[in-house]
Amino acid sequence: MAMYTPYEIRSIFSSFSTYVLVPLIVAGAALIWALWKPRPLDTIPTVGASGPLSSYFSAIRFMFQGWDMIQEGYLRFYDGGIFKIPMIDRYMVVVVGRKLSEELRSAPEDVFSLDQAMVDMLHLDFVFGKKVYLNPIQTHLMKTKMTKAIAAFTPELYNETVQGFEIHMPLDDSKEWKAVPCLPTCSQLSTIINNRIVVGNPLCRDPEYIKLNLSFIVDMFKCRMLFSLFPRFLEPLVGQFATNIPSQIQLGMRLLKPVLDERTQILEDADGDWSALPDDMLSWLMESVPKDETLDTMTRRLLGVNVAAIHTIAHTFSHGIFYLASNKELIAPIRKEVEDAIAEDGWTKTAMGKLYLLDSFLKEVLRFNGAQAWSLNRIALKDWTFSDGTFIPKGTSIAACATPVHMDETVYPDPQKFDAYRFYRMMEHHDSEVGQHLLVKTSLEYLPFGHGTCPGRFFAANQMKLMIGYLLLNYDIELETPGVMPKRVWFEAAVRPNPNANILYRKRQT
Ligand code: HEM
Repeated sequence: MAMYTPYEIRSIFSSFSTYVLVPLIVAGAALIWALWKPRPLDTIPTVGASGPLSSYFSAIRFMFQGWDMIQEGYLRFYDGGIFKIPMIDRYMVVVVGRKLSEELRSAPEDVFSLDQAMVDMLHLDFVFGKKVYLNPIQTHLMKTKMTKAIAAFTPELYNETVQGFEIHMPLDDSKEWKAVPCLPTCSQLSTIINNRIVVGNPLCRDPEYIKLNLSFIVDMFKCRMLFSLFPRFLEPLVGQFATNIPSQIQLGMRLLKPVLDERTQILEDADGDWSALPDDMLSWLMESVPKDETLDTMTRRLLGVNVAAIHTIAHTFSHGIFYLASNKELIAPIRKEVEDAIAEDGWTKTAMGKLYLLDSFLKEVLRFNGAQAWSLNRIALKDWTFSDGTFIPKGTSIAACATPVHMDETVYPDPQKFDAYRFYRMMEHHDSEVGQHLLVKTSLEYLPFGHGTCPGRFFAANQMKLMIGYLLLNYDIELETPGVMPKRVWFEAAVRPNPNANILYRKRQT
């Protein structure tokens, strides 16, 4: 072992202290300052801890007890107020009370932006790229062409519903129950039917295309979790090499190319007459996108439409099946309502518009199980001060309580009771105001679709009625364990039906 004289030791230490210790002390001080320095959100009370390290423990708690934490904040600020919840990559500021929620909702898009909130939360800059998210033509087309096309499309959507059920829940004459995994089956059905209006037949039935659309949102979610561990500037690198997004886009391009080529040829043969093309989202996009649009960006737009549409519908449908199987007394009256309506109008939008009990049932399903316990997710593009004096700095993520409002007894009497007739009774008693109580009607007391913001809710309502109507007219359903409704699953603020639960079915017996 080398021996040093006291002089040598001193000299090593002194050079160490000069060149290493001083920068270490400075770095340590900078770290402490960075972690403990006052931040603009400090004045907003926290549910959970807000310390530089303890907030991460609360963020982990939020992953598994998100609902409890949001409900805790709602009760603490019941008379109106604002709290924050730590998440792994940010604080979410949450608004409670009608007055403040209305201020959030009605603030202009250049103050609280929904689009930017989605870009920021879902990393759409990486997933969809600037060209797509800065010019979301597909969202505009949903608001305009898609909603208008529902009536013309409903018979086609019905055909696709029949096809989908035949593949995923095939019937025979046996009285024996057969089991299918409920949520995965609903997801398959939702993807097939929704894509009838997005890319048309045959791509909407292509198993590879269906699988891509179903796994894409899972990859987006993994991407979000992964990105939360890295600084923003590393996202393109991490995303390129550590996520499935690039390979999924490649797959989407491969599947879409033959369809696009075929349509381009049809258009050429028809001398540029757009009416020669099938009437669906793909054709509307071809007509509307800028000239320099590529197969890559087109693929991303279509995946984007599916991300918004198929899981929200599949989840609601799956929750709905569990409620029907748990409340069998609802089946006969809903069946009768559907039978009466289609006897008059066939499987049309007009008939779906007459299904008031089914509408009320679906509305109640979403009162309990809106996709998230909060709604009106926004990001502040400017500093803003609420009327109660709470200052929100630019860049803050913010939302309003939703499920706690849906479960508030001053808003909905007996809120814990699943009452399929809740909204139906309101329609009956206020005949002239039926429209006010329909599923698609949003308000600060009913926020599963935001407040007027979801452009797909009209399509979703129509499609879910087709799916449940067809199911009830042709099938009997049963819970796997009679009387035991499968437990739904919370993650952060999001709720979804139990992904592992089966549903039993057989050909309708009565
Ligand atoms: C049960 C079904 C559905 C539910 C529960 C649902 C829920 C929501 C919610 C909560 C928002 C955010 C609103 C806000 O924060 O203000 C939203 C936005 C959106 N939804 Fe839906 N949605 C459903 C179906 C659909 C469908 C079928 C489509 C498309 C066909 C769609 C397209 C969109 C789009 C594009 C946005 C963003 C709007 C924008 O950027 O302006 N949704 N939806």
